[in-house]
Amino acid sequence: MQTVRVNLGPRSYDIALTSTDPAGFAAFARRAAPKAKLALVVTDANVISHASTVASGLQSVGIHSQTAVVPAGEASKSVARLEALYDALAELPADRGTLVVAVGGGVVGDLGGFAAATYNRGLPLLMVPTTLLAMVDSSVGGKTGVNHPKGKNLIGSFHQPAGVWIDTAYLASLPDREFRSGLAEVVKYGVIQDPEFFEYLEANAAAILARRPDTLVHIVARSCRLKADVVEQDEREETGLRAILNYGHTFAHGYETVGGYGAWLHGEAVAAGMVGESRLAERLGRIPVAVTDRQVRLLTAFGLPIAGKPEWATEALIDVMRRDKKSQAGKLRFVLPTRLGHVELVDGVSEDLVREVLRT
Ligand SMILES: O=C(O)C(=O)C[C@@H](O)[C@H](O)[C@H](O)COP(=O)(O)O
Repeated sequence: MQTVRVNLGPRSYDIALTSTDPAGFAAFARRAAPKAKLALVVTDANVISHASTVASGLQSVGIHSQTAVVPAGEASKSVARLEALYDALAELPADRGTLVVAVGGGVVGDLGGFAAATYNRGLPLLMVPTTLLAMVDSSVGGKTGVNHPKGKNLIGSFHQPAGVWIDTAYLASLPDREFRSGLAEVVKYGVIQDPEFFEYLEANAAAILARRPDTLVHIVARSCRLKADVVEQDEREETGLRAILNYGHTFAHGYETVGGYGAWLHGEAVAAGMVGESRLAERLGRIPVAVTDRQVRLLTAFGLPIAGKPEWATEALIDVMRRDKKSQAGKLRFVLPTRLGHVELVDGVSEDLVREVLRT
């Protein structure tokens, strides 16, 4: 087992990473939440069997649990599903020590995490990600929330988990499309922080797609470390540093909102978003075309889209972008590469330039 520590003072926690020790979960949960007696396990219909293994592990260390199941898919990241979780917590009944355990992908983690952040003004949260995207991104760093019809993640809060338990063996049975979607966020870390990691992904694309266990452990561990490094320095996205994790996401949130939640998986939207934002950087003279080309090649090798769908109206996409959480007074801000492995937050990018990129 490997551990990635996220150092956040009193909110510090461990990300435990294993591919061979599923039984280690129970002791990890007990260490992460020493006083918990009761838990609500939140999961989706696709991973109920993983959730029941988790519930047995909790029981073995004296934590009795109930399970709330939401339909799989982005549409579950809604206020209506959140209310149902509040009902389940009230039914338990939950007190301040009750643990919320999110077993699933990004949707379950964000939704369950936001219920944990807000019920009783905050419950301890354990993340058990079962998708690549949740392992490398959404379960780490404390962003929780639900969508609004006008924009992705518009309702949310920061709530750090007490621990993250990653068993990469789950990835063996992950549907292909979900697996590829997670790779978009992995590629993102290479572009924004670590050119050597980007080269590793280029050189090992076939082994990654074949889901070779050692490569999976490496890419998950490296991604978690890179994300933790950013979160440790700017936990609540206040200094602008954490915003670098949003590379590709301004376009992506447009695609997801205009396309309808669920038309594309989040990572698919991020892949096309990274290419769009890289093209913006090119047009602003910040990077040579070769930087975009390498991303296009790698994302294509991973079977990911590199542009939005033509039927998604440019003006509707821009309207969503204006509501992006990075925008200030309606002015668009983007995270743009300056070279492979480095990005910057850029203010006041003209809407006409964005229109030009969206139309190419
Ligand atoms: O953790 C972060 O910070 C990120 O921005 C990571 C993103 O990959 C993730 O999709 C995040 O949930 C997006 O946050 P948002 O603030 O743009 O809604």
